[in-house]
Amino acid sequence: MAANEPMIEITNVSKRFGDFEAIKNISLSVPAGSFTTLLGPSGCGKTTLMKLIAGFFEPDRGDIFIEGRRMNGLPAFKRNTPLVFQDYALFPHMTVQENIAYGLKLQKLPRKTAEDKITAMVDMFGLHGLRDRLPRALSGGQQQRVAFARALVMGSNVILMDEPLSNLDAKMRVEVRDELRQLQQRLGFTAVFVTHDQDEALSISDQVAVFDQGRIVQVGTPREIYKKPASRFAADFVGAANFAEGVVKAIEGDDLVIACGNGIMRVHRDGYAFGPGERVTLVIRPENIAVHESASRGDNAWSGHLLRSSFHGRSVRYWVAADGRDWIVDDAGPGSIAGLQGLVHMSVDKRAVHLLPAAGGTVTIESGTGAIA
Ligand SMILES: Nc1ncnc2c1ncn2[C@@H]1O[C@H](COP(=O)(O)OP(=O)(O)OP(=O)(O)O)[C@@H](O)[C@H]1O
Repeated sequence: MAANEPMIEITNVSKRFGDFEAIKNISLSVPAGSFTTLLGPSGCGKTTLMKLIAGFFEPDRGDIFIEGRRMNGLPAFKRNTPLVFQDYALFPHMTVQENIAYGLKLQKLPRKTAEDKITAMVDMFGLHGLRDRLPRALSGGQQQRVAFARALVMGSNVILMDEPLSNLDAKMRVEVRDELRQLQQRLGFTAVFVTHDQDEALSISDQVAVFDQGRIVQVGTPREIYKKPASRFAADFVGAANFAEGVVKAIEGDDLVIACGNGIMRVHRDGYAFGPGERVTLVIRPENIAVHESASRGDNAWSGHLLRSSFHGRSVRYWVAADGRDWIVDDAGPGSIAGLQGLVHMSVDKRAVHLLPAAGGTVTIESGTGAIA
């Protein structure tokens, strides 16, 4: 396989269950050695796409290529694409050692080679002392490690993972996800990962595909997805966002001058193709709005009434009523405005405002022009 060839290429794939179209003409390229995440709400088709890649389902239309080979019609056990599930799916009557060894039996390796591979997995996942235990005598985190070991021992170039961390508690979930990412980068396998947790998707991935109702609505790096969401759905699903309607009044140098509420917003053009007279939706992440006790002058500044606040340890979230809407503001400052109340003032940098067409469509940003810091 050529170095820049994708490990997995999905082209125009559709899948129906009776009258219901679960996957609607999806195309996705998964680069070799990447960590690609399918992100979307429950029921949007993430698991179905994973099962199509793994060979548990056949597409009604379209093709799936792995390492350049067309997979259509090839049964799951011939694809070498192990799938790690949320519920681990360990064999309950087999020990840790037997669970890890299971897939190797099919490879009919010399005994010593197989044992060395199992020991390498036991070392890698810290499963010493647990080799002879049955799954029911393991914690959730330990069972998940065995499930990863069982998938990785096969030496596959591709590992598929369907919400593998969902049954772990919050702290363990973050620990295992960081370990998993390090492992993937060290071993260099291609990972396809499913989650509905945006924080998990952003932190672990090279590439995120955002799903909505059987369609992929955006594919990009975590930064692109977060900073330049292609639609209101993507903006909303990938994190908290403020939306405001505006009309482009003029283009001045590198800025779009936008009438918004009672004020003017200057937004860096950044490759947006909007022109005067067009209606736009401004998308502003809560952490990009600064709050002040005294009013700032000029554009990109507005004032409102503080409704309430909540303390989150690393930041304080404020809800502020201004221009007929409630704004969400996350302030991670050193706490100098902990006693903020009454009239408050907000401002935003012109590069921290993202624009979408007001009609609810999607935006295409010319590549190479958007400064995504
Ligand atoms: N075998 C099946 N028969 C009929 N409908 C199915 C089948 N598998 C999935 N579906 C339907 O297809 C849609 C997509 O399901 P899928 O499991 O792929 O979603 P998902 O995004 O993985 O959701 P979740 O995050 O809840 O697991 C759902 O509406 C589901 O009910």
